[in-house]
Amino acid sequence: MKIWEDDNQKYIKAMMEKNTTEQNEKLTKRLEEIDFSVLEHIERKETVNERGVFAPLDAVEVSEIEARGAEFKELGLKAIREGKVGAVLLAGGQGTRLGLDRPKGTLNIGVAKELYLFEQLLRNLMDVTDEAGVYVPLYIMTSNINNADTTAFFEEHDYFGYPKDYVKFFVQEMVPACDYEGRIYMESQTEVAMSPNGNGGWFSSMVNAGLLSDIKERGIEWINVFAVDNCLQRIADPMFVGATIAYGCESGAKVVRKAAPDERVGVLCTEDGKPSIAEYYEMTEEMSTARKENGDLKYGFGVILNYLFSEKKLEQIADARMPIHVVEKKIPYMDVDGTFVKPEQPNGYKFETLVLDMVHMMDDCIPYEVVREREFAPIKNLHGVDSLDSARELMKGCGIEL
Ligand SMILES: CC(=O)N[C@H]1[C@@H](OP(=O)(O)OP(=O)(O)OC[C@H]2O[C@@H](n3ccc(=O)[nH]c3=O)[C@H](O)[C@@H]2O)O[C@H](CO)[C@@H](O)[C@@H]1O
Repeated sequence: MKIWEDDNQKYIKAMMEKNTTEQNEKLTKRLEEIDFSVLEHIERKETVNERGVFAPLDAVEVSEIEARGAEFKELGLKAIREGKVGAVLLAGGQGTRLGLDRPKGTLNIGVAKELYLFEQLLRNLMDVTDEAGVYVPLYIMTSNINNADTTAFFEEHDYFGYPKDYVKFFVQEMVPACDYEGRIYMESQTEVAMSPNGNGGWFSSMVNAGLLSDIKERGIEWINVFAVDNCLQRIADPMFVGATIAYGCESGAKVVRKAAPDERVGVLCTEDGKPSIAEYYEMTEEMSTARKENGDLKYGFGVILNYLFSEKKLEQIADARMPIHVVEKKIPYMDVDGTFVKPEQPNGYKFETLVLDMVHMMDDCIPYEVVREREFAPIKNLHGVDSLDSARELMKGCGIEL
């Protein structure tokens, strides 16, 4: 059955009744292009896949990293100088929680002078490229919502001094959003309400954008994926790359020691013997408070969304289906009477794949501990925990002039 023949689909039906023949031709064409299979996941809301048996996984701690620092750094710099390392910036989300109607990376984090989040990230990358003496290819994932603004921003600021040839943008895929009864929302009379498909689709979106040949031509063997919101993010960090190579692992995840048992971060552990990330809402009280003999938390290391993946492995898993997470969100839509609604509260579901699920597809993953105060200043809100305020404090603590 075509989606518009389904009596349950009241928003689509209402538009079709009001539309002119031309409008309906446009709408039907659009509906035929969209994959609505995500709707099947609604009943299993956020319990997409049965989880296996979790067990703690010890991190490679800062003390060990420091002891082997010179070795790791040399290995990492060698890989970077040989052009084997690329980086992917996940920037498909909007800055809505910050009250920004623009890409999050365009946020001015400066105080006395202008300093944009994108700019700071590029500076962090240039710390490495200056030392290595070569540039690292940077791929930036945007979405339909912010691609034009993001690319224009980079042009306007002359790529913040990074060579343009080393920066490539690609757009992530979109999926339809619906209400709690699985009725697809409409954005206008002829457009379905679509939203970015989560940060887990980054590699397949790169492949779809034709960038695999670029990766191969450049000889990239390691890809460092990171989030836009952490202004202290170290990118293509030679020590991290070197450690992953030295341990003979096919992936690595930067982790920080959890600030408290109930800190809302995913923890790196094993699941049925393979590396995995248990999200904070999946952990039982017993799991999150369990302690080792020395008093440390058993599940004590949280991920900061900075991963290193072997490119070869990514290609092997490229066609594997990733779990779909069903997430409650506020979805603006056109109601059946034609009024446009901007909800204050969540009013339906979006469907997302998550980068952290990729970790479970790896045979191994090195949990690489970093010092929170030096590498983790995520900006999720304007004030309070993980905010612009707290990030500014942390940046000052690192000697960054604002
Ligand atoms: C799913 C995931 O990895 N969650 C991590 C994320 O949570 P968090 O809740 O911050 O995850 P977000 O949904 O904000 O996404 C993180 C990053 O992915 C990008 N993005 C998101 C959705 C999308 O469709 N496209 C896209 O590019 C965002 O622009 C951002 O750079 O960071 C925390 C640390 O700060 C980690 O502890 C969480 O494990």
